Amino acid sequence: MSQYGPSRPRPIQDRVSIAIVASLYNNQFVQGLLDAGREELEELAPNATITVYRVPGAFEIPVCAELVIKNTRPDVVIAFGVIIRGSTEHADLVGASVTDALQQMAVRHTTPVVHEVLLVSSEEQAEERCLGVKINRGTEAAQVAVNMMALFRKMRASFAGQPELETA
Ligand SMILES: Nc1c(NC[C@H](O)[C@H](O)[C@H](O)CO)[nH]c(=O)[nH]c1=O
Ligand SMILES: CC(=O)[C@@H](O)COP(=O)(O)O
Repeated sequence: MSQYGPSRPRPIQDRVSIAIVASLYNNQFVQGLLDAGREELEELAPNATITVYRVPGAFEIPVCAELVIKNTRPDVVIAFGVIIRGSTEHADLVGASVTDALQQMAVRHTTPVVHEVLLVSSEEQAEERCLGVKINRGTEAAQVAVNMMALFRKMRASFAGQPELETA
């Protein structure tokens, strides 16, 4: 299992807005991502407003995230879902389309969208990634979200001609 992500970011104190879109399918695992993600966000972005939206399955995540971005302009969106391969190709098709839709959305809106919609082959793989303490993709998602908010804040300040923030 991949476990060499970037290091934990420093906490940010900004009053940022974070939207989490999480599916209900395989909720015993998605809930693990949500709980771990929230716990990490409370430490790394203590002044954040976090709003959670629940959708039926992973396939419904992008359309919900799009509506959220258009209407609330969050600083970051985190997508949580767990797709477990079955007997047909349905899971792979859902996984590929969600991945593509989330990336296109992020680029189109220049809003970071953290992709933690996991496509796995077994409940065991899901458990390792969603319910673990040492390694948890929900924790990693929160760290990526904070990293991206800090980076975008610096970049926006720099583009707006506030060089003193460039090295903040
Ligand atoms: N098999 C999984 C699904 N399937 C449901 C779809 O996401 C979708 O809700 C349905 O096709 C109706 O549009 N969803 C998951 O999140 N995880 C799965 O393993
Ligand atoms: C109904 C689904 O989305 C999914 O569980 C498909 O499973 P399978 O490929 O075994 O039909």
